[in-house]
Amino acid sequence: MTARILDGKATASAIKAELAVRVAALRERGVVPGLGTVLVGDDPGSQSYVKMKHRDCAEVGITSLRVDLPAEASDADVRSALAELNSDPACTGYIVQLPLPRHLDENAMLALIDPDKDADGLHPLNLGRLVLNEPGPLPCTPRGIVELLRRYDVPLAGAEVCVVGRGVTVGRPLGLLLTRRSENSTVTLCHTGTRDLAEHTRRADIVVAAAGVGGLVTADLIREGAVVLDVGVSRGPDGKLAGDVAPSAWEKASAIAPNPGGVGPMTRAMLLSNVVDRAEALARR
Ligand SMILES: Nc1nc2c(c(=O)[nH]1)N[C@@H](CN(C=O)c1ccc(C(=O)N[C@@H](CCC(=O)O)C(=O)O)cc1)CN2
Repeated sequence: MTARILDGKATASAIKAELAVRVAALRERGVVPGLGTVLVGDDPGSQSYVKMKHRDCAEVGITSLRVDLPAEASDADVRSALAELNSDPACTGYIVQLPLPRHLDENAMLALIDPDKDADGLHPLNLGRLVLNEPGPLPCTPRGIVELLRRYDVPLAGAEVCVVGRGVTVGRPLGLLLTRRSENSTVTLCHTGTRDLAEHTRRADIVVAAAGVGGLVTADLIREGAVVLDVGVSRGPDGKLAGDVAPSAWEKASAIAPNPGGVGPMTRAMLLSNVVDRAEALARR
């Protein structure tokens, strides 16, 4: 079977064009959306993601503010950067790029973001809103996955979805998002402690591989005709980046979101969407 490609890069480009129109309308009304990023340390992946996020902002007309701190930045240094962005009117939304260096408490830092400026939907109040099914910014990767599937008309209602990975940015919130009445999927959330992974993935219409374990999802884990999204990234012993889906799985899938070129660009497009949604809410006040 030749898998259809769920092209996240092209889809993100289309979304950015839609957002550019909305940003222009906001600017005409005197509201300038501004995205802030806080990057601590010199992890090459994080540096590259942050750079791409600012490039995206420029493409759609969102102002960007960049705060880069050294790897040895103290808890107080990060707190003070967050306090500045919380009070800066030019910043309508911001993110703390994850992961943070190990000496910093990620959850404590996310809780310091003004929930109204939480462009990643990772503040505990906004994650609580997701649990309670109340409106609020949604975590970017889960929102991007649902948007990509919708734009390719992949049916979600009644679908069996197996999510592999229980992280806070992808797996956990994705399960919540897909089980809302508006999506109506049935979700199985698997992780490194799952006894028989294949037993779960083989039942699924859609498999989301987000464990960060290179090549974890092989052909024997996939039901013929399933839709497969490769989300996880890890670095192999050879230093090369690898996705979670082994090349063999492509032969079984009816559609696949590749990595790179699938969910990653959608994550960035949904970050911009969260910023624009918030700026529009500000303009309505
Ligand atoms: N604060 C956050 N930190 C992290 C998040 C997040 O949503 N918020 N998610 C990931 C990383 N991530 C966003 O920051 C991210 C991952 C991948 C991409 C992307 O565009 N990938 C491209 C390849 C890019 C390349 O050439 O290297 C692709 O898949 O095609 C963007 C953002 C962890 N941290």
